[in-house]
Amino acid sequence: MTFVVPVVDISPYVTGTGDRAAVAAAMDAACREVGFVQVVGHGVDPALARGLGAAMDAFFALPPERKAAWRTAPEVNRGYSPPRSESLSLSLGVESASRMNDFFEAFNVGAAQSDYPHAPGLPQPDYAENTWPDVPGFRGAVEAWFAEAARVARALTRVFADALGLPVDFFDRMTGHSLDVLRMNNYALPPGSVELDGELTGMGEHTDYGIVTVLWADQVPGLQILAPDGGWRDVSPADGALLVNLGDVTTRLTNERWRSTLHRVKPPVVDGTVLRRRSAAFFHDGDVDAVVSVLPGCLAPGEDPKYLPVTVGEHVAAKLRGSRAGVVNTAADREAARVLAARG
Ligand SMILES: O=C(O)CCC(=O)C(=O)O
Ligand SMILES: [Fe+2]
Repeated sequence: MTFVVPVVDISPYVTGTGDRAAVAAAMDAACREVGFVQVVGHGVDPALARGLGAAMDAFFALPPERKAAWRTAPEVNRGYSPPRSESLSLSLGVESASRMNDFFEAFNVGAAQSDYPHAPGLPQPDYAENTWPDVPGFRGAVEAWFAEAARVARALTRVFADALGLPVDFFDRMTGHSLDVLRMNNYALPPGSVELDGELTGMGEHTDYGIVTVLWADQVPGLQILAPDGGWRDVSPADGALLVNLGDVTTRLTNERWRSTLHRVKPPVVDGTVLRRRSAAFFHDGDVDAVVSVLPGCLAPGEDPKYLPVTVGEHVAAKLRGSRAGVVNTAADREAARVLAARG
C-alpha cells in the first residue's frame, strides 16, 4: 500500500498572497510527524521537469564507456557515478545488508566557485566546477531545473523559519554560498545482467545530509521511507508535486524536533528485471563554513543538545567519504541507530 505523505501548498511564499501562518503550521506538523512532504504551489513550470527527464534519458542511454568519460575522483561530487560505485548506507556507517554497492547510476552537478563571485577563495573540491556531457540540450535543461529547484529550496527555508519561530530570513545567514548539488539518479539494470535476489538495492538506506532536499521523481514505485511506526512505506509523488525532505543539518538545528527521515530505493522487479525509475534530488546543504548547533528556541529548559556543533563542510564531507569512497562514517551514530532498529 502506498503511504500518503502530507501535502503542503506553499503558494503564499511563492506568490506573496495567502495565509502564510497556515502554511507554516502545516509544514511544522509534517516535519514533526513524517519529515517528508509533498509540496505543491511551488510554481515550477512542468515543462522544465519534462526537459530534465529528457536530458537524463539522453545521457543515461549512452553506452557505459562513453558515460565513463565524465567520471570524477570520489572526493569530487560532480559528473558520472556508474552503477555499484556508491553505497549510501556507508554515509551513516552501516554496511548494506547484502554487502553490495547500490545499483543506481547518477550524474551530479553542483554550485561552483564561479557561481559565488562575492565569496572568493571557497574550498575545493567542495565548490568544484561542473563537467558537462556533450549531449545536445543537456546542460540547458539541467541548469534550468537546478535554478528552479534552488528557488523552491530557498522558499522552503522561509517556511521553515516561520514554522520554527525564527526571523523569516534566518537561513540566509547560512546559505549565502550554499553547497548545493543536484544528483540525477537512474535505476536500471540490463535484463539478465544480475542475480535478482531479495537484497537488490537501488539506493541504500540513508538520511540526506543538508538543510532540505527538493526531489523530483517519476511515478515508478521504489522510494521507501521509514515511517513513524517503524515500517518502510512506499512513497510516490502526486501529479505535479515535488517531494521535500529534511536533511541532517535541520535535525541538528532543531535537536530532532524535526527529523532527517531515513529513506531508500528498491524499484520493483517485473519480468526478471527492474522497472526503470528516475529521480533528481536537489540538495540545499548550507555554507561550507556555517557552524551547525542547536537553535535556542529548540532546547527546552534543562534539555541537552543531542549533537556537538559541526560545520556543514565537515558533516557533508564525512557523509560523502562514506557513500562515495567507502570510508565508513563513524560520526553518524544517531542515524545508524535508527537504521539498525529498523532492521530489527
Ligand atoms: O530516487 C529517489 O527517489 C531518492 C533519491 C535519494 O534519496 C537521493 O538521491 O538522496
Ligand atoms: Fe536521499
